[in-house]
Amino acid sequence: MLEVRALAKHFGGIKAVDNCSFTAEAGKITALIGPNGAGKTTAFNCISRTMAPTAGEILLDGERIDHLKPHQVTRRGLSRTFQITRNLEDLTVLENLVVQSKVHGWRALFEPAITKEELKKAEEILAFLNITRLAYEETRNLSYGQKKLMDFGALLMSDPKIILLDEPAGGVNPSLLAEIVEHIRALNGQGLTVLIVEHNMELVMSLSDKVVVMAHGEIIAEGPPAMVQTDPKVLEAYLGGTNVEPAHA
Ligand SMILES: Nc1ncnc2c1ncn2[C@@H]1O[C@H](COP(=O)(O)OP(=O)(O)OP(=O)(O)O)[C@@H](O)[C@H]1O
Repeated sequence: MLEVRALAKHFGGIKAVDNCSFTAEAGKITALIGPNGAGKTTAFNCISRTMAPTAGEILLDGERIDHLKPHQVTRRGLSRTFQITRNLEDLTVLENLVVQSKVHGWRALFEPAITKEELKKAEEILAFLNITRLAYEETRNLSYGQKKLMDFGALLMSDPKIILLDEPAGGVNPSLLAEIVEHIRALNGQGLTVLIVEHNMELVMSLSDKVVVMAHGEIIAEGPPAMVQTDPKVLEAYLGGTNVEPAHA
């Protein structure tokens, strides 16, 4: 489904991502993990084309997407969240879902604010996420966790085949985290492919079919959670790192 081949992203002399190759198989949950600064977010940015890679190829269902614009990547079925929620504070939750899902560009200006189809879809998604009660709430009044759920909803508006989740557990309380995990499992159960960047090892190990480990911009291990967890290279990368707990789930 998603294939990353020899991906590189350099910032001057910094090789944030270098010669990275890995796959995320259709219908599976793949986790991309690694110590702080390993290059995970940069890889995500390149895959979703919010950043242009320095080198490498990214294929979605066998077709290259690395030359496309972000909204074109979304149209092909790849949708992502960001580590920091990015939404419009003055709009309601429902409006945010629709606005964030709109294809960016001048044509959007001439479209009606919210079409019937968009409204129906947004309402269905809010119901799925159990936040129908927040539909007409202004985003500024939401808690951080509620905003995360809203972002998750916005992600689903484009009918993605694969979703990239950047630290869904970050800053979220345990009960909301359990809810988010349930949503991820439910969507995956419906056939959605998931690629997730996450520091919460317990979550990674319990949720993923496969774990890809990055360190210093390179892939150092790839395999089932149980195998990766005991890989000496992985343990060394974490223990040698600064801020991340070793993989001890
Ligand atoms: N725009 C940029 N300009 C220069 N260097 C950057 C830029 N973005 C990232 N880097 C560097 O690239 C490296 C990888 O960063 P990245 O944020 O991708 O790591 P990460 O694995 O996502 O880290 P974290 O887990 O802390 O979010 C780091 O050394 C970082 O400082």
